[in-house]
Amino acid sequence: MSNYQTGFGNHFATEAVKGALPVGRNSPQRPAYGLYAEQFSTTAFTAPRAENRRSWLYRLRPAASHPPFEPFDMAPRLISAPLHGGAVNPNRLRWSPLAIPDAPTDWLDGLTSYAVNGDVGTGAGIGVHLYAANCSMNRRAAQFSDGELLIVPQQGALAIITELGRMDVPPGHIALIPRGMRFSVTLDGPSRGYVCENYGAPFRLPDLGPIGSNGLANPRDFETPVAWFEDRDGEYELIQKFQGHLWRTVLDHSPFDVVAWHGNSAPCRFDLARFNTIGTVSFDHPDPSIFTVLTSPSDQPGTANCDFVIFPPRWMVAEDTFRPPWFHRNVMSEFMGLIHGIYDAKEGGGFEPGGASLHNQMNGHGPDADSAKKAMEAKLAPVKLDDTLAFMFESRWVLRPAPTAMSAPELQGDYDDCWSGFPKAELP
Ligand SMILES: O=C(O)Cc1cc(O)ccc1O
Ligand SMILES: [Fe+2]
Repeated sequence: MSNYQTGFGNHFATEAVKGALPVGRNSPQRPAYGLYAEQFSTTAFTAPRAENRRSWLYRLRPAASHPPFEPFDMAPRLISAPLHGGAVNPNRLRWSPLAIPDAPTDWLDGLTSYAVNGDVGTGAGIGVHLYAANCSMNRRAAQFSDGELLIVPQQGALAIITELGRMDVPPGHIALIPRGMRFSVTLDGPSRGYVCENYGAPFRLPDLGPIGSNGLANPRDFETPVAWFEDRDGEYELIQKFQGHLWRTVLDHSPFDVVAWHGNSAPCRFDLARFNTIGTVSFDHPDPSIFTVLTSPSDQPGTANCDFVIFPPRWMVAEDTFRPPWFHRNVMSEFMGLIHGIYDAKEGGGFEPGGASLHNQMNGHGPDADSAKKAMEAKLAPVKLDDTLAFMFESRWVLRPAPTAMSAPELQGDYDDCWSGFPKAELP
């Protein structure tokens, strides 16, 4: 059981040992107990105050204390943008869920890239990875220097140890790990889920505009761990993802040795059941932007590097309306996953919990033929959509499918068929 402080992006202060956190200053000449003060910055020092993120860590040894990193070959399953070579496939793509592996596979080993966009070198775009794993990371930590991680478990509760504390993240919750923070993932059984590696600006809560001062994901429902540390010597493997490649070093102590910290660059978790879902009470299906949990803006206002959008259980009450997602072609590219249940645009099957789909820029998609028929014939009473939780990583740049995803046995060769057999409109 872990303990949390609440609020999104708050300036937290926490100490696991009384007196470890300096008061009124960041870097005293001699911090208490001989701890080392270290600043952890995930925005530029000079970023505007409202966007500025940094924390101060007080630890047993500085993070700098490690031997050189050596190249570590886990490729080609985990890749980064830019992807060189080959044409980008404009087709609608869908994958069946990954099987849980038979061989011992931890969370890091179990990652497989599905699609990437942008460029790790310029800090724009995202990498979308799925994981399927069956054992805990054992004296092994990861550090993703290329981006912040948004982790979406689908099966199996994750216990994530980070430098700033521990979080329990069961399916239905999400976790955010700041760029470059060291962490390790413990499983409680076979586990599967999705990861958005955000190369761009850190995720933040979207503006609410005319919705007002409450609604969607409310800040106080984000939970950040209190300080937790282990004083453990002995070998500890550290794998770093840096500019698209993996690197390995071995520490002679646990990296989770931060005794106290304060600041606003910190991991957090959020229970998606706490999302205050807003929808129409009159007619028409609103744009799914009303379901945005978190957004990573790009330099073009209103045009996200990545929006994280969910489709949670909700009442459908619209009158004289085609209620499921409409047919559409979108300038933004859409990667979707399903945490549980049935998605109302894919009642014909094929989009399963743990599966994934990719609908790239300007390519037509929407309800499959079965969903469309059902929706057009339905008698429109208020209906509760229960047992459903889909999500979307939506990005302004085309998502290039990873070569491994294009050759994976999970790729469904017949996806286009779900949009075939529509009866033609008959003009008078
Ligand atoms: O394609 C999808 O299923 C996601 C989606 C849902 C919706 O309600 C409206 C637009 C949209 O892209
Ligand atoms: Fe869509």
